Amino acid sequence: MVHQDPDSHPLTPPQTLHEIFPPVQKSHILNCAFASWHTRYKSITPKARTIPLTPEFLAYLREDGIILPDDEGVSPPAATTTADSDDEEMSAPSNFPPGEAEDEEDDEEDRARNPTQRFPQLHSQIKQTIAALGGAVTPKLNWSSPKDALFMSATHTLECRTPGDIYLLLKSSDFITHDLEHPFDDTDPSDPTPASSIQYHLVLRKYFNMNPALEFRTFVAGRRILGISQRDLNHYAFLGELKSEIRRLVVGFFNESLAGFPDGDFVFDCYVEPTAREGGGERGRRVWLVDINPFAPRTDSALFSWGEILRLRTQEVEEADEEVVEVRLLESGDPEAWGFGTATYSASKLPRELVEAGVQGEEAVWEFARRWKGIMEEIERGEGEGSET
Ligand SMILES: Nc1ncnc2c1ncn2[C@@H]1O[C@H](COP(=O)(O)OP(=O)(O)OP(=O)(O)O)[C@@H](O)[C@H]1O
Ligand SMILES: [Mg+2]
Repeated sequence: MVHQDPDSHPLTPPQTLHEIFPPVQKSHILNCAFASWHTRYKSITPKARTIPLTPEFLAYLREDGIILPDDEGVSPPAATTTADSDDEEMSAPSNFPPGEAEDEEDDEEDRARNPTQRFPQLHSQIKQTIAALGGAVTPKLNWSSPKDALFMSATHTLECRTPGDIYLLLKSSDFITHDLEHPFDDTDPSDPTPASSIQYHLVLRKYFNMNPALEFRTFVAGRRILGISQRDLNHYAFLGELKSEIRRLVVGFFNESLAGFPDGDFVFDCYVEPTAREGGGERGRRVWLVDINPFAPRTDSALFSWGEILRLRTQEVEEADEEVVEVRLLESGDPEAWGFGTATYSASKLPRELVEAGVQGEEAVWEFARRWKGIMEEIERGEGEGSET
């Protein structure tokens, strides 16, 4: 159970989250990059490969406009399409109408800018890796997946079957841009490590159907679990009964596999398999590591607020007693179920205010919720500033 700190009454002068947060080290951000922890935790992570990215590929990701490969394009491919198919693709330079000289020049230029010409080796490595992972993958860069670019996907999932599927998602995502342009935002300024020293990787994970109800985010500080939260912001009635099993599984998983992470403070995401199976060990259901995130305001605090997490962090505990670890689930009728975290990730753009309201206390969150609801209603009535943000 979380106890409100009386000092955090909303009437005390508000502090921003950054003022009360322990300074985030650049080494911590680097330790949370997928390729840096994956080598250590391969056996507990669902099958994945990391591909070091070249300057040409990074330039392609950074530039405006989306030129997709002219070999396979984007899924869903026709059933008969093969790697060598000549099918006309979404962004392949068009040969129609047949050429005036100027068009031909443009075509040449387009071809030279095409992924198949600009980074042919990497492009075919990506193709081979998709095949090696069974033909369907989900991509991310060092820290982020392009969850905000789902609207670009024909299947409305992050499932990719061709390099073109991957490029389209990565190039459409603000989260990916954040990985590229702002990896060290809000880190300790006295550490001179330049962002230019970062080695970027494309992470390809073998795609499988995850039940979002069984994804959990766990907050760790001083090598102690502070809390476990459901990650998907929907109410799942069946989770209530599983609460103590989830606690036991996740705490056991942490103690056995993750307690030696280089930093004492971090946030990990895991997936609890829906059914017990052989190889799940004595605990029955297997737990998988999905991601490790910085213990920093940039990481979504799920059903906790960062204010609560920071208060739990400073609370003395007699002994590491797993029974005191809260597993927080979304109850039916909770305000989160109104859809803050779903839809188009508008939450990722607005909510510094919401997060900071969380630091100020529960009343401030409710006040924010009331205001936010009003803004949304105005937008729906067409009175708002527009839906751009
Ligand atoms: N192998 C996989 N197959 C299918 N879906 C997956 C797989 N791995 C992850 N996912 C889904 O993709 C989602 C995002 O993955 P991940 O947590 O790595 O992204 P992220 O950008 O780091 O998210 P956040 O910003 O919340 O930390 C997961 O919540 C899960 O639903
Ligand atoms: Mg993450």
